[in-house]
Amino acid sequence: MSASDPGSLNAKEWVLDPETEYRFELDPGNSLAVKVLKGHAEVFGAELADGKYYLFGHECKAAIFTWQGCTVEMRTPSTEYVSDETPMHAYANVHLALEKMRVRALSSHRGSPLPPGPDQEIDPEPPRVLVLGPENSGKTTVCKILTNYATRAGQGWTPMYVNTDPSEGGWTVPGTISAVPVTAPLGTASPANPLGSAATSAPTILRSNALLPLAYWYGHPEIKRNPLLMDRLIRNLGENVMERLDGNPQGRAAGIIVDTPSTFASSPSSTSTTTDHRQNLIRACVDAFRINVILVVGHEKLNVEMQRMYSNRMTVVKIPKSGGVVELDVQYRQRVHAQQLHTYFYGQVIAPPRGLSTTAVGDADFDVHLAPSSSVIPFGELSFLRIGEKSMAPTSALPIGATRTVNEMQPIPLDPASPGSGLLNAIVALLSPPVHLEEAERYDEEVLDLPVSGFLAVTSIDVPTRKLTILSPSPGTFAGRTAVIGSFEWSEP
Ligand SMILES: Nc1ncnc2c1ncn2[C@@H]1O[C@H](COP(=O)(O)OP(=O)(O)OP(=O)(O)O)[C@@H](O)[C@H]1O
Repeated sequence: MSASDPGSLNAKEWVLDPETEYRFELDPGNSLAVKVLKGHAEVFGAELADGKYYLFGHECKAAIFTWQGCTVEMRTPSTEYVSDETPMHAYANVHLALEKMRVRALSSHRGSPLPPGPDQEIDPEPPRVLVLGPENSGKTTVCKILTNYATRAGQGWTPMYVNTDPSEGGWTVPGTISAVPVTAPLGTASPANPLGSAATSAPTILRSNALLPLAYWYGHPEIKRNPLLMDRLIRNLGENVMERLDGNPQGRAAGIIVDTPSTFASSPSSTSTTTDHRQNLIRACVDAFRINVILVVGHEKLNVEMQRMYSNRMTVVKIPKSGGVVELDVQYRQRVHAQQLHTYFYGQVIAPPRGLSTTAVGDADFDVHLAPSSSVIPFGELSFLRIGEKSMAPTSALPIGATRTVNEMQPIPLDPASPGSGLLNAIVALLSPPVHLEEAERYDEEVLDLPVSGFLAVTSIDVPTRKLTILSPSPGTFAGRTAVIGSFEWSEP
């Protein structure tokens, strides 16, 4: 590896040896532009095209890896270093094993002879992978690399990426769990879009890889707040995903990759209650997505636990953690949540670093301005609900003999006129309308099973005139719709 200054303002050339990666962290307000001058390079499995500038911003932390060696041009990096110790070989081996499963599953579906391999007599199954690991172990990065390698395999795979980490945001806003069939490699330009860009209200011509996620609203960043609700939402998401894949053999063969929250891994302070919740939620994922491969990222104790629980019916493999994964603190995660919410309504701009013009970068993905709509609606046009009590200790934490007056899954109507409604400046999820209209078919907890069609912010409440101001991605009517509050707040930038 070597670095030299080619003379132009702020630009540096790096020559990366094969199987090394250039790691960087951006400070607030900084951006980085990268261009591959020679050879091939990738960011978490997504290949960088030759001669094109890629921008990174909003405190992004990532790595540019090369298998064969390359020369890259950088502009204004913050923290930067090159490492020749990466777990990419191990990850590539996992990818190859998953690829074999895909090919065998598709061959079997088409009735073609199976490629050679053990277990010829077993009905081949596509890979349905659960990725587990503690906080900052690089789970999301592993999921992205495996998904990106699948989309680049040249077989037309569209693996289903499932995000069950509500603190992550994925393609929507934090507080959701979601799934999307991925058609092209997922980018890593900003932590506000950790899984690349989703479709927006901008004209589609502006977005090259706009994904339309299926999302359910949990409403909080932490799982411990309402594990029962989380369990139900995971099962709903799984049912919906499996239904979609059933009618699509090619999509089904591409398999599923499930990213999980770090609370699914044990922590030294785990009590038996949290262990129960954690194991129940892992079981919910295993059942819901018919998991047949568990990958444990760099955590021996969890690996042993998973081997004990699941190795009799599926493959459980421990994979190494990358030394490049950055420890993200609470303040950083809160800044990312605010940035994700802001990006959802207003889009996102990453300004090129000094010395580089916007036209030189020329990629609309880095320059998305959205115009949300602010509408004043009467109380009652939109029904608001909270799921469970405002602050909810787990049932197991209640004094012996005590019972709840409100259970964790109970939808509670909120009155915007009541000062304790919590609606002012709240982010709420607008639920999709129920599909069946027969009154007899309706049930109390129906709202828990409805996916989300968008998100709104309640920006003001005028009790005397009984009117609310609502910020929404596009204009429209909310009459007869239901919105569910969580614990995320909106603040105007
Ligand atoms: N090799 C690397 N070099 C530089 N940064 C990296 C590398 N791998 C991961 N990162 C960064 O480290 C941060 C944490 O990684 P990631 O989100 O994958 O971990 P996680 O285990 O999913 O996190 P969480 O604790 O939120 O579940 C991210 O900002 C990611 O982009």
